[in-house]
Amino acid sequence: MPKLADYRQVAAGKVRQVYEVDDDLLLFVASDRISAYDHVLSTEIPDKGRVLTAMSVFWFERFADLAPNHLVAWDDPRIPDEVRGRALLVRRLDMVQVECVARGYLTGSGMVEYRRDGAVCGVELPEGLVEASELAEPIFTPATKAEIGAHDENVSFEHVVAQVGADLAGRLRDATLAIYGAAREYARSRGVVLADTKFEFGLDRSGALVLGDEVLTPDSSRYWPADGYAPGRVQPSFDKQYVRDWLTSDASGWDRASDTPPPPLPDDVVAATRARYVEAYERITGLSFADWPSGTS
Ligand SMILES: CCOC(=O)Cn1cc(-c2ncnc(N)c2C#N)cn1
Repeated sequence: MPKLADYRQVAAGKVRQVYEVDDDLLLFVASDRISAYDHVLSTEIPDKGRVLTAMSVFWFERFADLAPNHLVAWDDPRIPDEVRGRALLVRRLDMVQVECVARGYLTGSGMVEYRRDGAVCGVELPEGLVEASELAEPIFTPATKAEIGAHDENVSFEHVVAQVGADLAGRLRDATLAIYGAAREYARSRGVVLADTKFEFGLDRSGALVLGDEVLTPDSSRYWPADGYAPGRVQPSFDKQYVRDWLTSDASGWDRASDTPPPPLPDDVVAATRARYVEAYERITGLSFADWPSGTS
């Protein structure tokens, strides 16, 4: 059994890393780290990496007919024991440098742009929309990937055409909206509003568009509880609300406006947050998280 140190790291995000296994295979690793208010917290959430990995596998398999994906294996002797259950063996792709975002609801940077322009990424929207309004149709709102710590920059579809050509831009948009549309409908039937999501695609040697990265997790998407959903206010995050509420409460002693790092999380907030990730997984998939692989270390 190989060790993680045997593999060269080729990419790192705030809470994820990508390692090289061989010419054709990469290891996509999700950590137990959690970020909030643009800070990666010093306290980890036990099993967060395994839950989000299990969620990606569920969605990859569910939508394999809608879009080919880069998943090769999640339980394989080439996956080191120390990351077993929170690492995916994936095939190497030529990644398209476009953050493919689909939005079914208006919030976050989309809401900021709408207030300024009445549009998001150049897509005109009707007047009178409010925070968390459901859009009549989901919209494709691409972004260019920012450096770690900075926000992605929303761009127009025309910008993507100029960057990758009209054919590929069209395929990115169509695939993004098709997968998001199917996922949000399914999630809604399980009591979760999938407000938006971000996909990354790559091209394989034959030029086929292949879904990469993690998919439809609470880190790549906004998960809201369906019960209690109401436009007109910021919706609670299904998974991160306990963390956000504690960090902004007097109890934490943290001042969000300062640039000081957030303090460690109390055990009860960690436990409640872990439970929310497990609940999201079990609600969406109908599977028991206890059955998902784990390392022995
Ligand atoms: C640490 C997180 O980094 C990223 O997700 C961005 N990234 C994607 C790749 C990649 N490169 C080739 N083939 C792939 N299948 C993938 C994937 N996924 C590298 N970095």
